[in-house]
Amino acid sequence: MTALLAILRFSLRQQAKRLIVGALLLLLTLAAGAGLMASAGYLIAGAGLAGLGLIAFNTLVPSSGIRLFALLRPFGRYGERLVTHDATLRLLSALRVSIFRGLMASGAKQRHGLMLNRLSSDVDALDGLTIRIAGPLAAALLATLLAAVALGLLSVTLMLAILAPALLLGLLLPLLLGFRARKDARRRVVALDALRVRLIDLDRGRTELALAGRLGQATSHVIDAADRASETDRRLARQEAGIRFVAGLGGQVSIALAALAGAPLLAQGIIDGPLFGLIVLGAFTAAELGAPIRAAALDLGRMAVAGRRIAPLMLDDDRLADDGVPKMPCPGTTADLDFDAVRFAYAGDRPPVLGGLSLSIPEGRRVAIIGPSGCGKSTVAGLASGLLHPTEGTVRIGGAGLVRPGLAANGLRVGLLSQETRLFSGSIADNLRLGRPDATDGDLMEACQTAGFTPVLARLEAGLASRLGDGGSGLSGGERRRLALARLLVAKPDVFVLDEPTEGLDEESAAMVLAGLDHVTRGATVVLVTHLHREARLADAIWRLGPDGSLEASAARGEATFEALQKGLR
Ligand SMILES: Nc1ncnc2c1ncn2[C@@H]1O[C@H](COP(=O)(O)OP(=O)(O)OP(=O)(O)O)[C@@H](O)[C@H]1O
Repeated sequence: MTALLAILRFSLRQQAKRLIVGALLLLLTLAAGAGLMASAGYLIAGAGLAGLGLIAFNTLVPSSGIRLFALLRPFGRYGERLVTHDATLRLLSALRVSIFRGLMASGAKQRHGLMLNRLSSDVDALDGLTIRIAGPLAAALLATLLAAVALGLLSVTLMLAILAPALLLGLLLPLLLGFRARKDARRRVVALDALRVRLIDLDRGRTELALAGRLGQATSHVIDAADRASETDRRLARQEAGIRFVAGLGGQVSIALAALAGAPLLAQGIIDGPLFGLIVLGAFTAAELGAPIRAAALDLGRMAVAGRRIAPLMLDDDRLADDGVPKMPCPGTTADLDFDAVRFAYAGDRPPVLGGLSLSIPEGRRVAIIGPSGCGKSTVAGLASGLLHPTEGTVRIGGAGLVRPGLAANGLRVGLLSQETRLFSGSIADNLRLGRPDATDGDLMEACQTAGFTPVLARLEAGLASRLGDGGSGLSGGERRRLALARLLVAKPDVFVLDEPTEGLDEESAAMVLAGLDHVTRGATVVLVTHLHREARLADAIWRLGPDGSLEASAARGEATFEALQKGLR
């Protein structure tokens, strides 16, 4: 609940005006609905009594009321939907920005695809928190207060007779039942998560599973998760039926009690017959005040799970305000890269990968970092590019810390080329402009030329406008790496972090990528993580990390030990 309150506070900070207007429009809609029903009751009772010749009755007033309320209700509903949906869409986008920026700030360890996928569905689950729970609850309470005042002026007994069952059975009990169902809602979320994971494993690993004879077992795991999800669905459906029944009962009890409490007032002449009809039919709408909340009550559990997972990742407004970072480096700033007593552990309970590493790469130097597998080379690359944050110590580029991945506080920029090439669906030009949206087509072509991507472009009918599929599909591994290199060249970073940039490429593709890299990184600061002889040839110096992540040996090109260090590479 604390997490949901934090998200509500965030929502109010972001969209207070729209949410308040939405709640007021909902109040208008509810009031128009009640007015419509009450006017109908007034008209039916009055006309009936007049027909029996018992009273003289002017039908003009209630029929005008009916027309007015019948007009107000759809307008109120339409306006409320317009305003609250607009607010919700704006809120969701602000929430996503806040969460994803929070994730960036929290380090790479939390950013695996499955978590991002789960986060997206969690954010979607929260879309009803303001428009389906908080707004309707505020409107219902306000409407109840107004009804309590109006009815209380007439008779406190009548007020209690109508509002108590409506509030208890129409609002409070459904909310309690929704709260009680949160365990099932949580189980459903867990089952759906498991289903998603197992389906992905089954889809991606079907070849391996088939060869190992485990396809049947993996399929039955998927079916198990689907069964668990549908079992919780069934239970939630049963509880929803319970909520509907209780609410329906609330409406009927309100009507019956309104008639019972109204009869003595009628007998005493405090109210007349038509007013009695108005009160009895109007009482029916009292239970309808909680209708929007009842519909969302069962989602409370799902929202609570989503809120608990999302709230800790949200970045508050103060931390969001990093726009003061200069877009260009201050003149004269040199792009030195410094690690000062950097300790890093992937989690608090894991031993540190780096135990206090200090190193300094002056501007224009290309340093290859080598060492045994698992000693922390890629971790150094992650820290240098700002994707990871030191647990202790500092990483500085040109004397300033990194304010977000790829950017130091003084405007110097870091570019990363790794063995995993991330491309996006969209055109080749879109992919190339990722780091510099204002690059011209000429810049893009020049970068493609240097990266050895021009022959690939020449084969594509639409050239730079050719579209890539999901994740950059449609290109071979070597072509993807050359495109990623061209993208790095377009971005023109001040510091290059290269993490095994030609791993997995054939000799020909690797040679093209390395030639391009050699060309563009001349005079730039370079951290090159490698196992490969062909990559280390780019470096002016080789530094070897020991198994504990400490700097074990180093040599500059020309020194005798440089060759010895190179010999240890593949
Ligand atoms: N995201 C992660 N979460 C937890 N531990 C991790 C994570 N990434 C790496 N590690 C661990 O940190 C240690 C250093 O990993 P790192 O990838 O930096 O080593 P490396 O020297 O680059 O290895 P390789 O040469 O095999 O690529 C390893 O023990 C690894 O298991």
